[in-house]
Amino acid sequence: MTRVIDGRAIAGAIADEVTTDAAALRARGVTPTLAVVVPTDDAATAWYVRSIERTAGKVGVNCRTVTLTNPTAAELIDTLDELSADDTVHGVICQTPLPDGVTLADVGEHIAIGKDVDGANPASLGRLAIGLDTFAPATAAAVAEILRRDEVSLAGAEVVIVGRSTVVGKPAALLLLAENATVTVCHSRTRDLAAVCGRADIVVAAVGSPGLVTKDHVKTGAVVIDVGTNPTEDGGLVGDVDAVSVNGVAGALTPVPGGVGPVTTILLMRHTIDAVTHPDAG
Ligand SMILES: NC(=O)C1=CN([C@@H]2O[C@H](COP(=O)(O)OP(=O)(O)OC[C@H]3O[C@@H](n4cnc5c(N)ncnc54)[C@H](OP(=O)(O)O)[C@@H]3O)[C@@H](O)[C@H]2O)C=CC1
Ligand SMILES: Nc1nc(=O)c2c([nH]1)NC[C@@H]1CN(c3ccc(C(=O)N[C@@H](CCC(=O)O)C(=O)O)cc3)C=[N+]21
Repeated sequence: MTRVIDGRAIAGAIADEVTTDAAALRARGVTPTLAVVVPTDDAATAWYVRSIERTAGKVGVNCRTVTLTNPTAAELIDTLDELSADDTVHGVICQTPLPDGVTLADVGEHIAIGKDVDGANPASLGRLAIGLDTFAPATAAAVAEILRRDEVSLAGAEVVIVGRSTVVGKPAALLLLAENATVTVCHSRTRDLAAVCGRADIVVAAVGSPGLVTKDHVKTGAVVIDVGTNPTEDGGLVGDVDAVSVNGVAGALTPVPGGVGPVTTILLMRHTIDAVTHPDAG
């Protein structure tokens, strides 16, 4: 039987730590504050923002949601510049998708490195690549944190990441490389994905394709981390891993929902607290 890695339980343990740290800051007169900039009325974004607000409320982080209606690139950038300069704001995240014609790199440059709790500034990714103290995108950080808390050994392990996006695949590769894993990154042009994944001790699926990873991609006993969050027609959510297919083959699997997602959201809070105590991470 494949062991299910309980992301909600891991998120709960992190939440306890964050709650303690947030209370200590409040006792010192500091209200840890995360600003969430919402530049579109995308439904999935709205759900994620509500989830951030709810999690922030539980752990004692103040959440300031800034909703912009059809902003131009210049307006969005002005907002990020203001929040970056605002001493009462410790973390800033700009939600994607962005308005047409605006890229994450364009706006990310305007989030101060020390407040860049979702690693959107291109310089944050560069710092990650060369091993400087910086915030990784919360989802990539969640992948590494789940493996760490589940005590999966990384040194020398073969890790195959499917997906090379700036938000998940690439930063996850950098984080796991820093933990001394041997990392392979696959993408849509990879020849024989099943053979490459089949070598891995750890498979990370971050594609956006429901059920792409099956038992044909998984070595017996491998740990499988499913980052995918694909909406289904009936309003549910499925991952990139076919959980039925890999059951009994994978040694352990993160479920969707209840795996990487909840850990992502609480790590935004962890990063916000860390941004207070290490304001000069940049
Ligand atoms: N739980 C969470 O917190 C989060 C979950 N997600 C979810 O993770 C998934 C990935 O998101 P994201 O990284 O933003 O997605 P992107 O669409 O930006 O990237 C997808 C990657 O998958 C690769 N890919 C596509 N098809 C295949 C294929 N058939 N075989 C191998 N590789 C393929 C693409 O390759 P190429 O580069 O060649 O196009 C690309 O590198 C989505 O389901 C998303 O919803 C995302 C962010 C946060
Ligand atoms: N720059 C950027 N950073 C992101 O972190 C980012 C993004 N862009 N774009 C959108 C995706 C999506 N995302 C999710 C986070 C948590 C859950 C989550 O907690 N999901 C619950 C399920 C909820 C349900 O059942 O509907 C779970 O997996 O258990 C889902 C999705 C972050 N994203």
